Order: sequence, then structure tokens, then C-alpha cells
Amino acid sequence: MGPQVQDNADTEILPPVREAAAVGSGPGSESYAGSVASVRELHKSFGSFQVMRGLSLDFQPQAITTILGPSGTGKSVLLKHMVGLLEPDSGSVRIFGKDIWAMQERERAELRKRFGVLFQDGALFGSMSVYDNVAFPLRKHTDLSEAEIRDIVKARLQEVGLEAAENKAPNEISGGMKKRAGFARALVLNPEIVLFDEPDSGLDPVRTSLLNDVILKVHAEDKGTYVVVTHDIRTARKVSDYVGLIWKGQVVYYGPAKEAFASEDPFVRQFLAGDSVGPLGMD
Ligand SMILES: Nc1ncnc2c1ncn2[C@@H]1O[C@H](COP(=O)(O)OP(=O)(O)OP(=O)(O)O)[C@@H](O)[C@H]1O
Repeated sequence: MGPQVQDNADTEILPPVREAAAVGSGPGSESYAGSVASVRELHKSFGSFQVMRGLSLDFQPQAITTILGPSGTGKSVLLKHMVGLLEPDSGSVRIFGKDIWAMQERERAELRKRFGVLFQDGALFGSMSVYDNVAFPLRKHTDLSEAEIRDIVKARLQEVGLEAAENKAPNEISGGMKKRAGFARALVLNPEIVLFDEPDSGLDPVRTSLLNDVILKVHAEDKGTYVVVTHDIRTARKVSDYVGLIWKGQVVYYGPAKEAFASEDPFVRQFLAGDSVGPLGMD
């Protein structure tokens, strides 16, 4: 018998899987798929090392898509392509229907403002307070007055439960608080696409769960297209509308979360069960 997917005996201690975002007409529907973010036949090598091997994926608009996959399989490289920090060797990345490498660098820079990106460590500026970190994109990219900026920053900090920490420096706050500050900063320009690279790395299960609550709450309010890279099955169960499993630079499984966590697909079963035996080899 194959590995047991953790949907049987352990169900009580795992968070429930979310229902996929409603499918109908308009944003969130199948017919909109790909119009916000679409990756086609993406190939990328670093020297002789081939990382992306023809990856294709249409991200469901206004839904949270979780990207799972073994270490070193290209998840971060995929996010970097999506935000235009890496150029494909071949294939395309279309954002809001436009190939981002068929446009001028100036247009690409404008497009990046419509993204919020949360890197693994929150990537806060160490010399700035939490408040100034969150205010930074507004000061850099908008003409808003300091009073207007204050209103937005305060609201974002309140949303992530960091009002009391606004004057603290990053080295004075915990890892979980840094993530939440990074999250507030990533969202401050109301991005339509938000990319999270392992928002839960280095956090204990309770802080991971709290951060996931914040992700769900803000997503429910802002309705962006979210992409979450994670190794944490609990995070994936809790936040995903859709799940993509990547292996060796290709998508080996993609589907609504409910289907993914009940799937008999051998890649999915092995990954969710953390089994060393199966199609996801180490080579
Ligand atoms: N700029 C780069 N130059 C050379 N190699 C790179 C570069 N960026 C990524 N790689 C390599 O590409 C592979 C995929 O990296 P990536 O960071 O996307 O993996 P990942 O799936 O996100 O892994 P993890 O789950 O461990 O974070 C790795 O072997 C990595 O060393």
C-alpha cells in the first residue's frame, strides 16, 4: 500500500482545507484564468544547470495559489520570473495579458509597482523603524503627503497587529513580527498580485498560524491574486484556493485545494506524506 495522505487519522490536528474561490463569470472564474498572471513554457538555466524546464501555469485571479515542491526545484526562481527580476531563456511570463519581456524596462518597472513581494526574511531595512519601512514604498512611488501616508501606514500596521511596534527597529522585534512588517510593506501600495516566498519559514506553528490568519484576512479584504511558496502543509491547507506542485522546473500537479489534498496523484501523495519513496526523487 502507498503512503497515507494526512487526511485520515490526523485530520483533527490539521487545519481544514479551504474551498476554492468561486468559479463563475468575472474575476476568479476559469475564463479569467491567465489574464492576471500566466507563465508559458518557461525555460531557464544557470550555466549548464537547467532549473526551469518548460513550466506553464495560469494563476487563478483573486485566488490564493500555493506552490509546493521539493527544495531546489525552482519555486523562488519562478517568483523572480513573475516579478521580472529574471529573464527566461525561452517561454513567456504574461502579467495582465502582457509579455513582460516584450516591454521596455520602464514599463516593467511600472508593472512591478502592481506587485507586492514578501521575501523569506521580510527584507526590512535595518536602519529604519517599522513605520518607516512600511512608509518607504509610498514615499518612493507616490506623491502622497506625510499625513496621507500616516493614515495608510497606521491602517496597515493595525491590520497585522503591529501598531505598538511602529517605532521599533527590525532588530528589536521577533521573526514573526518581521514577517508581519514585511507583509504590511508588501501590501502598502494595494498590489494586485502578491508573491510570498515562504512566509512561514523559521516560525513556530502558532506564529505560522497567526501569519496565515493575517494573509486570509487581508486577502478577503483586498482580493488580490496571491502566490504563496511554502514547505508547510498546514499553511497550504489553511490558505490555498489552488495548489501547484513543482518538480524539476515543471508543474507536476495543479488543482483546487480540496482536490489536491484528497488526490491520488502519486507526486501529491508522496509530497504530502513526506515519503522518501515515490516519483519525487532526489536526483
Ligand atoms: N541566480 C542564480 N544563479 C545560479 N543558480 C541559481 C540562481 N538562482 C537559483 N539558482 C539555483 O536554481 C535552483 C532552484 O532554486 P530555487 O531557489 O528556485 O529553489 P526552491 O524550489 O525555491 O528551493 P527551496 O524550497 O529550497 O527554497 C537551485 O539549485 C539554485 O541553487
